[in-house]
Amino acid sequence: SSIMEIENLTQNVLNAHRQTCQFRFEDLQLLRWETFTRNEVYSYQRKSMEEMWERCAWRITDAIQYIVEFAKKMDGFMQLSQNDQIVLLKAGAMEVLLVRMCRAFNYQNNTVFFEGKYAGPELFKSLGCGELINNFFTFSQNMCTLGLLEPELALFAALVLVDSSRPFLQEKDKVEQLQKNLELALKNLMRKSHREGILVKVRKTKPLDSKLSPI
Ligand SMILES: COc1ccc2c(c1)CCN(C(=O)Cc1cc(=O)[nH]o1)[C@H]2C(=O)Nc1ccc(C(C)(C)C)c(F)c1
Repeated sequence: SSIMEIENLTQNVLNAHRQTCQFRFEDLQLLRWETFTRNEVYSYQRKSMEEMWERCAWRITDAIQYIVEFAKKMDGFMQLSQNDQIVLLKAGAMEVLLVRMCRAFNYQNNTVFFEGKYAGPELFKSLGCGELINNFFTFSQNMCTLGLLEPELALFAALVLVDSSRPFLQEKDKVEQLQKNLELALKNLMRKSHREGILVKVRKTKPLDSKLSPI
């Protein structure tokens, strides 16, 4: 593909991300030191497992809808067969959400934005899945150490979704072509910002192996 095509694809993915990222990065940053008080944490910890799961599942379901909208706005995604669009979203939407959530994560005090303030892992105790929660916080920490800028995160999220190695794809070669163009777009972006050095780290951190994503 020509450099023009790659530049256009880059702009398209950045716009798709901006229009569907649910929270502006600046707004999340303004709140990053607004943590829940001890009493607020206790009241969350006293909630029943059902109520806590209900609230988290609803939030996650809502957030995944924004990721579906992100995919639909991405050039090339809607040109894939409907089967393959569904295969990629089913396999990748939760991984894209986890990648995106690092924007709402404060690695300095290990808290994540939840219902208006920033919460540590202890707030989610009543869910009864400490291992999963700890893995979520560890993954968010690791994502933050990559130090990806908003545009790089947008292209990285697009690459998490457009993964030609997903099982059950019908038109693998079409997905591969889009994936290669997105890879060129990310490399091109990093080269222009003289940050191609971190691509080595980015390549190694495959977002999550399947046992972690709850869906
Ligand atoms: C894409 O990145 C994010 C980041 C955070 C949130 C969302 C999306 C979805 C809305 N949301 C809310 O809290 C909704 C709200 C905002 C507000 O002012 N009042 O309510 C957050 C969210 O859901 N955070 C959360 C953090 C941990 C978990 C785990 C249980 C996985 C740890 C989780 F399920 C959700």
